Amino acid sequence: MAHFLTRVLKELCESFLRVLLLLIVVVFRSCQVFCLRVLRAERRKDVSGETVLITGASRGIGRCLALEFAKHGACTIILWGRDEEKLSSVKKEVEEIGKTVCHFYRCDVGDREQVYRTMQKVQENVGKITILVNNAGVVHGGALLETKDDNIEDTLRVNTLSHFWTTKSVLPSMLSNGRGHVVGIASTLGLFALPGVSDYVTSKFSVVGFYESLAAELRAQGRRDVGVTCVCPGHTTTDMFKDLTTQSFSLTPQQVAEQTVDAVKNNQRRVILPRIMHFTWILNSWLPGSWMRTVLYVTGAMKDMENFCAKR
Ligand SMILES: NC(=O)C1=CN([C@@H]2O[C@H](COP(=O)(O)OP(=O)(O)OC[C@H]3O[C@@H](n4cnc5c(N)ncnc54)[C@H](OP(=O)(O)O)[C@@H]3O)[C@@H](O)[C@H]2O)C=CC1
Ligand SMILES: CC1=C(/C=C/C(C)=C/C=C/C(C)=C/C=O)C(C)(C)CCC1
Repeated sequence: MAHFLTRVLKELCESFLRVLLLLIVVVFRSCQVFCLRVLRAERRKDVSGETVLITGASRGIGRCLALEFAKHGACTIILWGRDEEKLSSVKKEVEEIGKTVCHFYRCDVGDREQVYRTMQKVQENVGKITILVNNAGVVHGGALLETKDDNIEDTLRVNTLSHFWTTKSVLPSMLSNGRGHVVGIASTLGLFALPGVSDYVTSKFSVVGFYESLAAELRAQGRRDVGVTCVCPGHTTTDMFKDLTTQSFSLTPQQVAEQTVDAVKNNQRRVILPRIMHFTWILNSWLPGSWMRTVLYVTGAMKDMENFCAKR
């Protein structure tokens, strides 16, 4: 009994100290972000002369990203996807906005050779890419033991490996021109897990790791001329998670697109949306696992994902 009480007391003290430290970090970080915003206001990147390639641009967040870059005056936009009819209609929408020239290419980003071939074609026909947005993604869903091996491989190929192939194709020209930006659309499920989508969660944790590594490599080489942004949105109202019952704190694809373009202009390293999700990340990485589990049960998030998987 005494042993148990000592353990509980120790855990409580530890949690209290962590929360205290956390508050200090939050205050310090807020001041830092405020100062950086003020300083960066002068140095916001102008995207008007840029050639932007967006994967998964036939619908959802990718489509909104294309329209948002066009609104900000991007000079050329290249759309990638597999559904040519939808890509062609997004191309029309983009060109209606103004002066942006838009092209689309059919490419399955889960196929490495196709990515390399299509990227070569794009660079020969259109020119060098200055902003790459890795957005394409899939979700299959299901408990680990019920998930088909093929689906697991597909998720990792489309959601994670594709970022390697596209980035390896455009980085050399970005480095030699001394100008470029690589953006990855990850997810809050790259910061904490919900049950029933282990392949998706794994792919998104890996994507977050990929952008951390890319930024670290570029920093180590002293290359501040090539920016890196990793965006972690929470549930967004597109086709992908339409069976998820939760609508609390859901984002629209338009909001994700606006925040992403803003982050590119500010050269922001990581974006977590909506802002409340910063707390889930802090909870998950700083406090004992039971805290996060409690939040998930209390908010009903755990049940939402179970319902989503049951419908698939
Ligand atoms: N919806 C959400 O709640 C959230 C989504 N995200 C992430 O945002 C990104 C966009 O998702 P969202 O817009 O919601 O999803 P949608 O399902 O609406 O769109 C997915 C896009 O990816 C493309 N795509 C899928 N597989 C491939 C493939 N093999 N090759 C090429 N393109 C492919 C699709 O194009 P086509 O069918 O033409 O091939 C489509 O344009 C994804 O990475 C997703 O993981 C992140 C957080 C939350
Ligand atoms: C954890 C958590 C929540 C739910 C989060 C959910 C349900 C996220 C879903 C993300 C998805 C589907 C990402 C796709 O890539 C709430 C209720 C906002 C409250 C705060 C804690």
